[in-house]
Amino acid sequence: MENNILVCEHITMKFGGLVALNDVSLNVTKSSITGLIGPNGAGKTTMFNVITCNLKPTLGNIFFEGKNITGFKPYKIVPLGMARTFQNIRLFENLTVLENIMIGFAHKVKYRLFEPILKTPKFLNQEKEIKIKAFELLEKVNLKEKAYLKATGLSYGEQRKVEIARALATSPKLLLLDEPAAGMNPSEKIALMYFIKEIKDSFNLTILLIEHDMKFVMGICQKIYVLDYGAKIAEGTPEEIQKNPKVIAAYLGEANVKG
Ligand SMILES: Nc1ncnc2c1ncn2[C@@H]1O[C@H](COP(=O)(O)OP(=O)(O)OP(=O)(O)O)[C@@H](O)[C@H]1O
Repeated sequence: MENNILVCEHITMKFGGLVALNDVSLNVTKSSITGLIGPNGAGKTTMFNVITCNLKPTLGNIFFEGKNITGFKPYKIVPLGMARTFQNIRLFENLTVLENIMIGFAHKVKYRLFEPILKTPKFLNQEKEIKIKAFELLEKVNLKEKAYLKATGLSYGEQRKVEIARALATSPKLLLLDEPAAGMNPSEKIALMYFIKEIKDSFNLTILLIEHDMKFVMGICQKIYVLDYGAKIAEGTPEEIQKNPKVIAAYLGEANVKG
């Protein structure tokens, strides 16, 4: 138990009559990369929203580092050490890469309302400090040379990296990535896989990720949870999951629907 940074106990999430999550329990071991997979509409993003307190579960509890955070306000989650990225890249279009990263550091800034308007020395010093930190972070993730480019002018793979770097600016212990490889070409996916492994080690992270690309999930996760129609149908190592008849049936079902 104490080796789990995140414990989700019996989570049920209902939207009116729709049961998006039905009694789902999952644990995330410290320093691991854990995957959450399942066909479309299985409840994966809903689970992320519950974990990050964007949704209060109908039933069940979420423990982060042993602390029950169920029902916490979402803004209280980042300071505790949890950060996430979204399915669709959410960068500030008109800002540079550097400015996007600086926003990630903003929660650490303490100033009164009038200080940014008057540009007081205290405010300017804090801004300078943040700029230095943002540069350091960009250097660590090999994006320093892109600092002054508009974030949305970067390649898709690089935009993903910027989004992840912005999440890293909040000093998370647990990083949740919602479909990080979505929309990437095969070589970008391989680069992202290395990138995620690298930042996990250099930033002492634990990672929980949602991903549809099976090769990606199997290549990067130590443990995988599988949801289908809101229920947990399997958990185990990539090898165990690949062989699991329930998982195969769920994905075959999806292929049939799509086909
Ligand atoms: N705020 C909401 N209100 C009502 N229904 C919702 C809400 N959020 C999600 N749902 C429903 O809950 C179910 C699970 O959705 P969710 O987005 O969690 O699935 P998912 O596994 O992330 O799917 P995908 O892989 O397509 O992103 C779906 O039927 C969805 O329509």
